[in-house]
Amino acid sequence: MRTFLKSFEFAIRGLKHLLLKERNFKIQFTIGLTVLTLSLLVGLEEWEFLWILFSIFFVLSLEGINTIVEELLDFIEERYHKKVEIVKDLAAGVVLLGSMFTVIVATIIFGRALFGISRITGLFFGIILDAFLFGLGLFGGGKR
Ligand SMILES: Nc1ncnc2c1ncn2[C@@H]1O[C@H](COP(=O)(O)OP(=O)(O)OP(=O)(O)O)[C@@H](O)[C@H]1O
Repeated sequence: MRTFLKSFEFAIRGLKHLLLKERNFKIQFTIGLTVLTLSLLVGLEEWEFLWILFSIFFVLSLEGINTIVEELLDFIEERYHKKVEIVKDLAAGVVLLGSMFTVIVATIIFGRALFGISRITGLFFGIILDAFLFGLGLFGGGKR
């Protein structure tokens, strides 16, 4: 029977794969580390720091799940398939949704800590930034 420690070793192997081989995960991990460092430097309140920490792990977990979906689908069907396209797009959409949430959390919290703006103004800027992200997705794609 596999010991608990052995399962832990497999999990670490999975994390190493994400960190070394997955471009999007690496980018998000780097952004997460930068935000974490900034959080420590600007002296957030405890609950603010916890929300930032949650957001970082949330997006990284979603990106990890997105990678699992992509790997599975590439294994099952290498060729173009409409269903694969839909499922991969759905998984990517979920990551985008999580990222949009994180952007709002970040503008509310860092807006106050760095620029002294109110939470409602931070929320407003977060929504603007999200709309911008959304627009990038809408106009950046086009036909493949
Ligand atoms: N086999 C396929 N059939 C149909 N559409 C696909 C297929 N593979 C990829 N796509 C389309 O291409 C998009 C990007 O897929 P891809 O697997 O390259 O993901 P990615 O986000 O670019 O990740 P990575 O950079 O890790 O490869 C998908 O969202 C989907 O729309």
